[in-house]
Amino acid sequence: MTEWNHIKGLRFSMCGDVPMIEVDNDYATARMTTHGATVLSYCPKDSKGKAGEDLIWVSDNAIYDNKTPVRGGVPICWPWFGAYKAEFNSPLEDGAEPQGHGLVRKKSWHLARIETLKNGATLVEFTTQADAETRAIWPYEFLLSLQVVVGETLGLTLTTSNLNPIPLKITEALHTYFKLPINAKLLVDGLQGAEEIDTLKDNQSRDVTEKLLVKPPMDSVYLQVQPTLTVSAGGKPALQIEASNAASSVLWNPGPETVKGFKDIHPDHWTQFVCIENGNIWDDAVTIAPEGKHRLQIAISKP
Ligand SMILES: O=P(O)(O)OC[C@H]1O[C@@H](O)[C@H](O)[C@@H](O)[C@@H]1O
Repeated sequence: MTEWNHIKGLRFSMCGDVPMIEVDNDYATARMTTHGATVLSYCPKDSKGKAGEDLIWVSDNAIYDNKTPVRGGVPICWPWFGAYKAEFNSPLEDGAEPQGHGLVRKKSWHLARIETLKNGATLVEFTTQADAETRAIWPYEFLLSLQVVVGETLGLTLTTSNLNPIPLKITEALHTYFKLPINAKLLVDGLQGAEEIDTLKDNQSRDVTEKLLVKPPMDSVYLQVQPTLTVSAGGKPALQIEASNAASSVLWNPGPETVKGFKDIHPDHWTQFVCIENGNIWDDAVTIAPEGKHRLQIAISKP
C-alpha cells in the first residue's frame, strides 16, 4: 500500500474485517473495498468543493465479515447473473452447486493500481482470476479487472479476458444500489423499446413503451436496452447512467414483504434504494472468443 502514499486524499482503513479504500479528490469522495471489488460510496462535489449526497446506498445492517457480500454498493455478478442457467453460460464442472450471481462477489480481489489521471480523477483497478475454488465450479481460466474512475462521473469498467482455447459464455451485471427515496415518484426513462421479463409474474414478457414508475416489489430484467438511463425523483433529475456493451438492465426492490427475508436489510429500509443494474443477461449473454476480451462499462452521474 505504501507505493500509493503520495496520492493526495487516499486513505486505507478497515470496516469490521473488510479493507476499505477511500478517495477524496476535486470531483468527489468515494469508498470501495477489495472484498468483491465493490464500490460502496460516491458523493460528487459541488462547485465549492463540498461533497453532496451519496448516489450509492449501503444497508445500515450490512455485514462486514469479509465473507458475506456487503449489502449495497455495486456488487459484481459474474460469470452469471442470478441463478446459473446452462442455456446462457459455459457448462459447469460435473456435480457443481453454483451460487446465485456468480463467483466473484465474495472473493478478495487484488488491488492492482491506483493512479491520479491527468484531469485529476482517481483510477483504482482491482483484478481477480481463476483459482481452485472457481475451477471446481466453473472449469475455465479468466482474468477479470474492474477499473473504477472517481471523477465527474463514477466510471466502472469490468473487463473479462478469456484465457481459454475455447469460447467463453457469460452473463453479468453491475448490480448498483442507488440511494433514491422510493416514495418520491421515481421515474426511469430509457427502457422504452426494451423487452421486460417480470420474474414476479411468472417471467411474463412485454414490450416497454413508456417511462417506468418504480413501484416495489419489483424484479424485472430488461433485454436490448438503450445506452442511457435517467431517473427523476418527484419530477427532478436525480440520476444518469451511461452504459456501453451492456444490452440488459434489471430493476429490483424487494418491497415491504420480501425485505423481511433479508437479514442484512432493515425491514423499513426498502424505501431508501432501488437497484438499477446494467449488464448482459440471459438472451443478451456474451460469447468471448478464445484469448479475446469483453468490456462492460457504465458511468454514473447526477445530472
Ligand atoms: O440477495 P442477493 O443474492 O444479493 O440478490 C438480490 C437480488 O438481486 C437482483 O439482481 C435479483 O434480480 C433479485 O432476484 C435478487 O433477490
